[in-house]
Amino acid sequence: MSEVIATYLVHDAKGNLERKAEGIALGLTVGSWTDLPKVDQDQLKKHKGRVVHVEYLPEDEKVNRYFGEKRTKGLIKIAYPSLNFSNDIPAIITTVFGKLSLDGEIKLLDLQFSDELKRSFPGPKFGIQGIREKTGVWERPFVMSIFKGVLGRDLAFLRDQLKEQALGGVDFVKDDEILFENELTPFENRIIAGKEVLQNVYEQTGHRTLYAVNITGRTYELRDKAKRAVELGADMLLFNVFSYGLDCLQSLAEDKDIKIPIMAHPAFSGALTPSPVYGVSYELLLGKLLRYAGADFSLFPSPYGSVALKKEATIKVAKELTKEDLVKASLPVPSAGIHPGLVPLLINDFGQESVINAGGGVHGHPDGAAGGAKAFRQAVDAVLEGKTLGEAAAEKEELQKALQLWGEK
Ligand SMILES: CSCCC(=O)C(=O)COP(=O)(O)O
Ligand SMILES: [Mg+2]
Repeated sequence: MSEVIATYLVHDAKGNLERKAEGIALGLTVGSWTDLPKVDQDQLKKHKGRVVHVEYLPEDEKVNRYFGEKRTKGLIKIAYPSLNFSNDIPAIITTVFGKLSLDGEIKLLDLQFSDELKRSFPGPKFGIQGIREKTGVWERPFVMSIFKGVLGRDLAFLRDQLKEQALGGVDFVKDDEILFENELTPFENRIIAGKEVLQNVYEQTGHRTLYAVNITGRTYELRDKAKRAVELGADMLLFNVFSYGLDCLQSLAEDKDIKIPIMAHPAFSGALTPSPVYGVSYELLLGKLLRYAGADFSLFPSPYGSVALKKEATIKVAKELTKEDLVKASLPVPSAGIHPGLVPLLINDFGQESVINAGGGVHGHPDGAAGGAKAFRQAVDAVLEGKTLGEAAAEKEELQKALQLWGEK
């Protein structure tokens, strides 16, 4: 039978996790059970949640101290029959972690979808392989930069910044997520101007950079806007998925007319993920669910830089994005506060199937964005050639200047 198995981390005040698990399995499905007449039990059996696993974990002293009492820590796995929900993410997360997310110290760690259920989800339209084919970039991590300081600036400013980043040789440039519809740089004009700039750079250098434009506005406008973007020749879309909801991403990803990759930005997801006792795990939200909903790229904080996550969490996110599954793989984009000195660590952690992404680390370079972008490309080449950054910097001026400014690590 098709089902989804939810794994929860609990810090329970009462201490009987078997009873807690049974309460969840029934409470989120058929309600009471033993009091039901046999005829009702027979009828409702196929809707009943099932406790799959209960495991007691060593107590967490920090958590106990925080609550001022002993908490029983453990893992609980419950199977929910697909019969209870329509095959969409809103129905699934409401079933497995709707009211329950408000009910005490419980965190949703994972959702295991049966293969039958997985087939309801599109996954990325392009995936890593598709992005490689689209760009012709093979056997190295991609490099991306981000427009910075563009609020209140006009299209000429944007064009100039885009040109500099592309001249430096980045594969992708993305809008900053805080750039919305505005009079100075409207969505459609950004696409048109971006195309022209990037075509000129391509003719000049032979390197093609793709631009991810931020699709924003009211939910009901998004699909038409995305289709218009495609008509205008947009390369890719950036989407603040957690401000809208995963289902909005899915509706863009599965639309056959929206034939361009989608990059998911993690804005707002931090409201759900960081607590050790509440919310949703990073790997489920920024990994598995984004991938199933159709993100070709998933941005998340790296273990380094300015907004850092624990390395273990970031590796789990990347694994969920790339491991063998029925849907295509998404590109991990560890981000925030990245500079060229971090490239060896990033490649070591995330491998070639990833994107090295930076805003300040490109624009803050002494030679401007073109210099910053070149320094990143030089750092990537150095790692792939088995050189230290110091060795490569002896021959590459831009990398040398970047290391002088930011150091290594
Ligand atoms: C937290 S991942 C999002 C990365 C992002 O959007 C960004 O603007 C990073 O900029 P930075 O200058 O820190 O590279
Ligand atoms: Mg940003």
